[in-house]
Amino acid sequence: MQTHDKPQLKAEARNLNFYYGEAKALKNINMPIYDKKVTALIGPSGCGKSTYLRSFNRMHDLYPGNRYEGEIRFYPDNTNLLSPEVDPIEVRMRVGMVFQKPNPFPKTIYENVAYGLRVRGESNKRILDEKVEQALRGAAIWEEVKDRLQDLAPNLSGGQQQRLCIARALATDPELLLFDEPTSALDPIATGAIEELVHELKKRVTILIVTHNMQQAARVSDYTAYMYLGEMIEFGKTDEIFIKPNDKRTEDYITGRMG
Ligand SMILES: Nc1ncnc2c1ncn2[C@@H]1O[C@H](COP(=O)(O)OP(=O)(O)OP(=O)(O)O)[C@@H](O)[C@H]1O
Repeated sequence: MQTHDKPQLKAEARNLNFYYGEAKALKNINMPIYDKKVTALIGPSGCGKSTYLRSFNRMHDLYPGNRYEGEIRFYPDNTNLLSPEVDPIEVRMRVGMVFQKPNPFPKTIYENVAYGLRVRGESNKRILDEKVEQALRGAAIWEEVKDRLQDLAPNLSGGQQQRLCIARALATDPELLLFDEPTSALDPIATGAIEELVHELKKRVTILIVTHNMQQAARVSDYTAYMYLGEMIEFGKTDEIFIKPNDKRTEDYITGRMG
């Protein structure tokens, strides 16, 4: 029996609604996230891409007045990430986030990467050293920083800082990585390095990435979801969405007639 082509579910939004106070920003979203695949979220400004992305690591819990309805199921344990019984800190260990602008802490390179491990209670220096190296290697920045781990992270270049932030997210062995326009502040060379890294990372982690760049979505993703006004309009394999979208709104957006 051939099963290797059939993608496994890593997560799944079920009837997901989200409110900023009275304002409804996500409207009944249902969508699969496949394991060890890259899924791109595209759509015009303000359609809810970041709001959706941030639901996966419970970022919205940090602000009062925000409210979720529905579920985000996480597999294989079938946990509802949005359940009040689920600790958001634990969720953020399993679901890492990389932001638009590199945001290293004003600490050393080493301490940036060790941060999540320390939060988790790890204090054994040998284990920390090993995990920090592993994460920096995983983010393709080890060779550049191995001799300056005690330097301050904000002194790195923008592209290096972004790879350091990826290393920081990788250190706790997340199962899902969220990228919110990770290359929009970077030059084409640093952008290429991050795209290559995304390609490498999907061998071991599932990736959800917001991008405004259609070429980037086409280059890096296996699946693409098109959002509009808080709704999930279309989801499918990236080549199918780009070559033959089912919905006229998706077509208008990717051909540049809208947005
Ligand atoms: N903190 C907030 N409080 C209230 N409304 C918000 C907040 N953040 C976003 N919104 C609103 O929610 C909607 C979705 O915004 P969101 O940032 O998710 O869109 P987006 O698709 O990521 O946009 P962009 O591509 O411009 O980043 C918008 O109408 C926005 O104004």
